[in-house]
Amino acid sequence: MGVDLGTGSVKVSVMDKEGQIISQESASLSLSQTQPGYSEQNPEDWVTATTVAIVNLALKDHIDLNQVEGVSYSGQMHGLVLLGSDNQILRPAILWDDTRTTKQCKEIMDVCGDEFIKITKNVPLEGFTLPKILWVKENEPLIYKQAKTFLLPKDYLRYRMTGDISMEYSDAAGTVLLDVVKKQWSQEIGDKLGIDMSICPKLVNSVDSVGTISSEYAKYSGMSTETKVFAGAADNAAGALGAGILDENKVMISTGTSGVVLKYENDDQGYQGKLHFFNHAIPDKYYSMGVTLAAGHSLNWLYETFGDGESLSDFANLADKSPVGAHGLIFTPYIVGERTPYADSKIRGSFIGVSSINTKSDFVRSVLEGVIFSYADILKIYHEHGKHFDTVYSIGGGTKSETWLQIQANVFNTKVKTLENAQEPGLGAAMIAAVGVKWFSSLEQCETQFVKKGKTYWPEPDKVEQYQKLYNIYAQVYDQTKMMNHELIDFRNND
Ligand SMILES: Nc1ncnc2c1ncn2[C@@H]1O[C@H](COP(=O)(O)OP(=O)(O)O)[C@@H](O)[C@H]1O
Ligand SMILES: O=C(CO)[C@@H](O)[C@H](O)COP(=O)(O)O
Repeated sequence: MGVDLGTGSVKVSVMDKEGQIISQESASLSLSQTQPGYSEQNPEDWVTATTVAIVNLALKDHIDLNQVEGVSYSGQMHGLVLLGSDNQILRPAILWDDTRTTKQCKEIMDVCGDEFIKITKNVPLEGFTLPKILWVKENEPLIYKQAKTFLLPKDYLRYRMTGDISMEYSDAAGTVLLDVVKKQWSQEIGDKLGIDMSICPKLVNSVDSVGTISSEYAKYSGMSTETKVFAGAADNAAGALGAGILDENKVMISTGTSGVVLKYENDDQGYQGKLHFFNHAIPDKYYSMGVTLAAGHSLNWLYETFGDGESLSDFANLADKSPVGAHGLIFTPYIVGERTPYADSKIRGSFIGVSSINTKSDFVRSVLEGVIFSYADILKIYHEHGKHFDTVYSIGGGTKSETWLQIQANVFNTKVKTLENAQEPGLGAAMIAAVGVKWFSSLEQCETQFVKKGKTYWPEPDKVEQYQKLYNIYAQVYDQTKMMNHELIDFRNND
């Protein structure tokens, strides 16, 4: 069983030894965004939603939960879950897309300097966990004082299913409190920032066994106490496993709530903070990535704001009624701030070129195109570092739109492949469980059995040329709108 704890939903997949999906169920999650820049979820909602999906596997799909040999996890990264002395939740989880910590990020660099990048292989960004810990320390000192430990989202969920408190490396790296190469918590950073390092949980590998389903959770969910539980991975590391990104020539693009451009890395060189650089689920391997904060979230926002009762699929398909360039409309997807390549929590999105000829279809198309242009910005960083690849593997909920996939091929001028299973992070999680229960001797061996390639989208030369022109215009929008957006902050905060 693979449990993928996303931001918008939890998806649970059950696989057999041949890598066939026997059944999948999901349950939705909602976000609490009470102020601009804030994004929180109640950790217990993750447990409830996961349990609803698992119970539906049994009741609706007639899965015999006693036959589940092993379970593992994929989880939205970076979210801070603070637990008190009885492992009770002290406050709502502060999520990866919460950008309230700009001040703390600056403090970290002021205090730690370049040594921070050497140790963590990253620069501190608002979404990462360490700045969130410092925010709580500064703004909610009474809560910070009560904190006995902190966890990341899927580690909290796993704790509630097993009783085990631990964190695995691919997610721990995203706290930016980990010495990525030494694979240990950085006492040096903790000391410099005045963090009591006893709040850091024990570290484990993705495929390590952390116990079995607890009797309490077995009673609650119908699962068996015989089912073995394995640590799991960050959703992007798990997605990379599920998409077969196990060598340096492949790039993965995930369009979920966020958008991620990810590359497998053999060595620990990193990108000096220009891209994120984390431990992979495969021991002693790494992956780099850049993040568009609002990818699927941009489409969802447009749909929720301007949709007219049609389904999300029908709404996305309106893009087909608009030509390349959406009748001169360009969208930048910075609607909750941005991470890569512009680490800027104050920037916001734009529609450039709005005209009285524009229709709803143009707006939908420009949102789809703008998200892909933001991925092209990240791919540019790889090209600047001399990294080459000939195929992009596309995953996540956004792959439900064929138009969105074809736009990727045309903007990147590279072939784009999908995979047969549309839920790669969940597949990656199931692969970890399959290796954990010893169906396979390694994740690489499991990949040959579990990962099944889907359709290929080829670049269309006439459209490639048009998109290059449009991208050159898109690439100017950030610099030209930055000051205006920063000046609009006070109005944004008005009720
Ligand atoms: N038919 C569709 N066409 C295009 N995008 C879609 C469609 N259905 C869902 N999506 C996008 O997929 C995203 C969810 O993808 P998913 O990988 O499940 O994300 P998460 O892991 O963040 O919950 C949504 O934000 C939505 O915009
Ligand atoms: O912050 C990041 C990665 O650094 C996000 O990619 C989260 O991991 C959440 O992802 P989705 O819910 O979009 O899958």
